[in-house]
Amino acid sequence: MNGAVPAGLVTALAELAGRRPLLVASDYDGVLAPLVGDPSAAVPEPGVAEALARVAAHDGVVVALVSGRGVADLQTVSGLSGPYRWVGSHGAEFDGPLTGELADRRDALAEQLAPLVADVPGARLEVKPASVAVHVRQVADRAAAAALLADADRVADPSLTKKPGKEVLELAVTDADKGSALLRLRDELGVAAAAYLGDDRTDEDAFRALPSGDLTVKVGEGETAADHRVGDPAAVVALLDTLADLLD
Ligand SMILES: O=P(O)(O)OC[C@H]1O[C@H](O[C@H]2O[C@H](CO)[C@@H](O)[C@H](O)[C@H]2O)[C@H](O)[C@@H](O)[C@@H]1O
Repeated sequence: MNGAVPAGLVTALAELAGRRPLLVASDYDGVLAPLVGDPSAAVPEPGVAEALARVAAHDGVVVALVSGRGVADLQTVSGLSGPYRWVGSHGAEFDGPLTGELADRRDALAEQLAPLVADVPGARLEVKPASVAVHVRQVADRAAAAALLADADRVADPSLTKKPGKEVLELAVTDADKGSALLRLRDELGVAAAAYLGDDRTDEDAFRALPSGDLTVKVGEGETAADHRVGDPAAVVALLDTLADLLD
C-alpha cells in the first residue's frame, strides 16, 4: 500500500473493493491532472492512465470520467482512452455530443463576455459545448481578476446556471450538475456502490448527492461534504493503485 493514502481511506477502499457492480468515477482537472495556467495544457499526472486502466480491467467495475469540460476536449487534452464512461459539460453531455440547439445561446453569451475579457490582460474566454467560462488564473492584477468575475456574474441572466470554480466563473446554458449525473449513472449501471473523486465546488454536488455507503474523496484543501481527503493528483494515483491492488 502507498503511504500517501490515509489509513482510514485504505480501510474504506477495502470495503468498497468487495462490492459489485462498482462504479469508480473521477473529476479531471485538479484530480487526475494538476491545475495549470492554460486549460489546453492540463495533462494527466504520471501514472494516471495506468492506474485507471488497472481499475477498469476488473469484472463488474466501471470507470467514469465526469468533467466540466466537453467530452471531446477532455479526450483530446487528457489523451486518455479506454473502456470508460465519459460524462462532460458537468453532466449535460451524457450519451454523446450535445445537439446544436444550445449553441446559439452559448454563442450570444460568448459575444457578450468577449469584450469584458479582452479588457483584462491574462484573462481567457473558454467556449464549451454548453457554457462559456471566464478564466482569471493568469491575471496578475488580482483586483482586476475579481472585478472581471463580478462583471461576468452580473451579465448572467436568470436562465443561465452559474458555476464558480477555481479561478473561473462558468455560465452554463443548461442546469446539469455532477450530482444528478452521478445518480443517473449509478442508476443506469445498477451499481452496489460508487466512489467519486473531486476537487472543486462543482464536485460538491456529487459528494452531496451520493448515498451514504458510497465513497467520496476531496482532493486538496477547502470545505467539503466528502468523507475522505487526499492532498493532490499524485495522491490520487496512489489511491487508484491501492484500489487496483485490493480489487486484484
Ligand atoms: O470538472 P473538471 O474536470 O475539474 O473541470 C473543471 C474545469 O477545469 C478546467 O479549468 C480548471 O483547470 C484549468 C487547467 O488546469 C485551470 O487553468 C483553471 O483555472 C481551472 O478552473 C477547464 O478549463 C474548465 O472548462 C472546466 O470546467
